[in-house]
Amino acid sequence: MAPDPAVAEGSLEALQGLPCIRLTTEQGDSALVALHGAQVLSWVAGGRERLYLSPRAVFDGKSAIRGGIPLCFPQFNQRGPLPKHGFARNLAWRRVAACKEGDAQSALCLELTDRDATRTCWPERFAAQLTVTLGAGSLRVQLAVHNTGNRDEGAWDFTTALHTYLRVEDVGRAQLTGLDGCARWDALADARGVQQGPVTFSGEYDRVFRAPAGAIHLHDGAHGLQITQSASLSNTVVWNPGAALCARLADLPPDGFRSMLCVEAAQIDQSVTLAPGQPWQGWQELRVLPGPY
Ligand SMILES: O=P(O)(O)OC[C@H]1O[C@H](O)[C@H](O)[C@@H](O)[C@@H]1O
Repeated sequence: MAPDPAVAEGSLEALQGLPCIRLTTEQGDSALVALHGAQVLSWVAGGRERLYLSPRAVFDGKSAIRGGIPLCFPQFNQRGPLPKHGFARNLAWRRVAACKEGDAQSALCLELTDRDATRTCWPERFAAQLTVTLGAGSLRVQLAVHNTGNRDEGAWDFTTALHTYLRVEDVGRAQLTGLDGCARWDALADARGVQQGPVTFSGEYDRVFRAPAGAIHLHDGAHGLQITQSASLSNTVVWNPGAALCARLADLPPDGFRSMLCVEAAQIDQSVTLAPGQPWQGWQELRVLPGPY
């Protein structure tokens, strides 16, 4: 049955004063996306919230929102001269027409193009589109980037991450499988290695993996999620602040680290170079695994 157009296009609502668009499916799944940062703030699938949004997140229309799926662009972390994780998560995006694909019931596309606020720190001409596609038990977030400069302007580079905060019952008992054998860099110890077995968490964790060819699975008590990403995003970052760092982050409650696990589809070890007119795209897809898990 064709979805109701009102359902497929989403409806406008506000969260803490920020304009958001809600996507829904006929099965009752939903996603809430803020125009600020084009940030997915909620994904409910099978009656369960799957993303972590901090109860202390700041919704002032300027700051990055702690939780959901922030987009790091055009710089990941502090690997360059721009503000940490770039500026895309701090700016308002605008809605444009979305193309739906596959088994999608509902999709939304938001766009950010260069303007004074971006050119003051990054002179490049660009268009970035973030497409959020909601299916039955699945959420896909795709970033498309285009160098909109003229032919006589130069190529430019960027790094990026879909910085997904997954909600978990207890990070101390959660496991990630699918990274076994992947090369990794431990950002805390500045040490390289190869992952052996499942990834588990007993404190602060911040590692950049070479992304696996297959899926990553999150095992969270009785719940499971399959996480896949495009080959164009060749890194997977896994981050949890642990108790001590969490206590220093004003926009997380002291025990917030227990309920979140970031699994980020990223392109950071090698930046993407786009010549004028050249496009690029990358995506991450989350899919609920049938339970009991
Ligand atoms: O606090 P934020 O600026 O949102 O960054 C949060 C985290 O993002 C990534 O996961 C990085 O690997 C971490 O090193 C960083 O701490």
